[in-house]
Amino acid sequence: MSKAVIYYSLTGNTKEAAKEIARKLGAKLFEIDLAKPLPRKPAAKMLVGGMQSTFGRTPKIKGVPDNIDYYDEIILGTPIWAGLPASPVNTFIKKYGVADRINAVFTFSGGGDNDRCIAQLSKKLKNLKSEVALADRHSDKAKDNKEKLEQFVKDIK
Ligand SMILES: Cc1cc2nc3c(=O)[nH]c(=O)nc-3n(C[C@H](O)[C@H](O)[C@H](O)COP(=O)(O)O)c2cc1C
Repeated sequence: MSKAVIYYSLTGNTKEAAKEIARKLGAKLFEIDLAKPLPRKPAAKMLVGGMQSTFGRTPKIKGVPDNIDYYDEIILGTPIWAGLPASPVNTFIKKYGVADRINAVFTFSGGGDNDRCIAQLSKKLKNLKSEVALADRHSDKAKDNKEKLEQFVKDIK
């Protein structure tokens, strides 16, 4: 079985966890990104990113490895945008034929609820077996991240 941890991260939370998960699993690590970055101004960034997620947009992305078909177990990481997966992750799921090979998901929120995001992903990913909801480093809830992440890694090992 070849495992890959694939993630999108705008401000580094998902990236940090992805690195740790990949290291603990001995999995390959890949970062996907928007081909066209979000606007720089914070308000515009929130608005554009939030709208893209709300409407299930699939903006062009880069960073997906050419040999993506080689990986039969994909662990996917996403920030929560407007209660849902970040838009680059929509693109990855819809356009790269990977949906049935994603068996674990980790999400990061600013402290809000991850349930709606996980519920939406569960509908799209029929082999999803493990998921964990983590909180931004600036949130009070971040204190539980370490323990949750360790349990998540144990579940998928
Ligand atoms: C466009 C946008 C929308 C967001 N929407 C939410 C939200 O609905 N609920 C929430 O708790 N946090 C929300 N956040 C905060 C991020 O989910 C949170 O900061 C997360 O840790 C970011 O992960 P990252 O550092 O890997 O990018 C939003 C952030 C952005 C940029």
